[in-house]
Amino acid sequence: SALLASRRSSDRFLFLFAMAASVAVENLNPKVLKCEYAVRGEIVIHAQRLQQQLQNQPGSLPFDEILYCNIGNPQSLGQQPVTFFREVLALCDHPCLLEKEEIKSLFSADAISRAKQILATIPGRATGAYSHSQGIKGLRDAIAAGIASRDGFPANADDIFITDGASPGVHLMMQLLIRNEKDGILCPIPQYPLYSASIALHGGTLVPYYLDEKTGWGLEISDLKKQLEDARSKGIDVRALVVINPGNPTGQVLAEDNQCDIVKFCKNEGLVLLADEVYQENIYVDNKKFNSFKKIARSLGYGEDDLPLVSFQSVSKGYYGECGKRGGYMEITGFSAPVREQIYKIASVNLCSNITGQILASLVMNPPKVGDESFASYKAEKDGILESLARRAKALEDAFNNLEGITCNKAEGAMYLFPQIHLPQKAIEAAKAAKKAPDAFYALRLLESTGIVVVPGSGFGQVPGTWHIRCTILPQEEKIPAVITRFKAFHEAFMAEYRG
Ligand SMILES: Cc1ncc(COP(=O)(O)O)c(CN[C@@H]2CONC2=O)c1O
Repeated sequence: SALLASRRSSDRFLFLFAMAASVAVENLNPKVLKCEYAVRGEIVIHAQRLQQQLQNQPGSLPFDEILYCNIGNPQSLGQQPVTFFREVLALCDHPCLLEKEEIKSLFSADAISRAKQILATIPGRATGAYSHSQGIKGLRDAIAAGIASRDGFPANADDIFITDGASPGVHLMMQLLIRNEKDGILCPIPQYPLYSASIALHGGTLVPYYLDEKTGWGLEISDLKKQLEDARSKGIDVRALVVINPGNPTGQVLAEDNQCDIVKFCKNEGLVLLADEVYQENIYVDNKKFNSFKKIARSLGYGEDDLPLVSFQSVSKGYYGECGKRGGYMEITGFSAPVREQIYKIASVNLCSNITGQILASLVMNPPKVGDESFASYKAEKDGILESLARRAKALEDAFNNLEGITCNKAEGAMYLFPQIHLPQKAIEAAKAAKKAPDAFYALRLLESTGIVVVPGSGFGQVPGTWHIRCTILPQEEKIPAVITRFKAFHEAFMAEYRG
């Protein structure tokens, strides 16, 4: 019986080994292997290891905490959620509260009425039920009303697909448009790597157009045209143009005339315009304001038949920063009914987006108005957050520009600074010896010296031979001086070490 048992255990081991070998990196989907997403890449993984070390061995590193400046995740760094939004969410998720008399002393009158209004649009008032695959109709009505109020042009609830953040909407559109590697998507360089990752996952080709650092990350139509024609000459069928406005990682806000040129370019070249507008509420300079591409297109007289346009919004950014609630939408216009049916079909495969995110998406597009009980407190919270973000952006921008070997464009919007690090040749050689991109080498040294986590510019793309890092403006305001002091000390020591 012992022999039998050992035979069984060895057979089992062999079987498991055989099974284990049946799934190996070598035999995974090559599109998955090709996909990269630097925002949570090697630097962040190393930071998490160091964080564990700090917990296990306090005092073992030259800093006492990790400062995550790699991801636009405001509430992970102490930003508070907007009270009104959370009151409405709480009441919608536990409707029996609305029957209690004491509710009036705990929640604002307009949050109570908004919750009742929202629940009335949800079949059975059941936030735990699947909804329509585009999202609850009443919430899409509210989002469409918010878009119309923002732009001054009509919006239609049937054009709205409420999504679990903007990311799934981007993936859905890449899935829809990309047939094979001969299909190309024009993307800005530097770009937010959701786009390069999604194009890789769907087996398409990223066709780059370079933002011009010297002109504050301006977008030249002539460069767009050159890249488009170059791609077409190589047999690439360019399907769409991605614009991120305000920009991530670059922080620029497009000028209105530039936006007009982009819309005309897409119409004339037969391109779908994918307008990523998740930072539409994050504008920090007085000389720029947000114009949606929907508004620009309609202002130019372009209607449904002129331009296929997808506009992406999210509850993760702005002053709300509700990244973990996974809310957002895509507004699709200018597609034929049969194409819309295909978009609906893909959306329906995932049944629906989460209801909390849906409610929040409707709230950020319809916040309290003047005269509402919550308006004053809502506006104080909103202005407080945005004004603080603007101050933090300016403080970090100035600090970077005051350091030898660093130049940094203004963050007009979004949540990031993208300084260029003019690395000495010796540092570039040291990086090569370490088999790392120079900006990744720099970012790793920064992390190990200060605990500050940034993302190397190579994770977003950059003009060859230039090196950048992306740093968020999100550490709480009282921590910004410490971030600057630590960064300055590291950078000066690094430059002294590698000065040629
Ligand atoms: C330009 C842009 N589009 C879409 C998204 C996706 O957001 P949601 O799926 O949460 O709606 C992000 C997230 N920003 C990432 C996440 O944090 N830092 C970043 O660069 C983004 O920056």
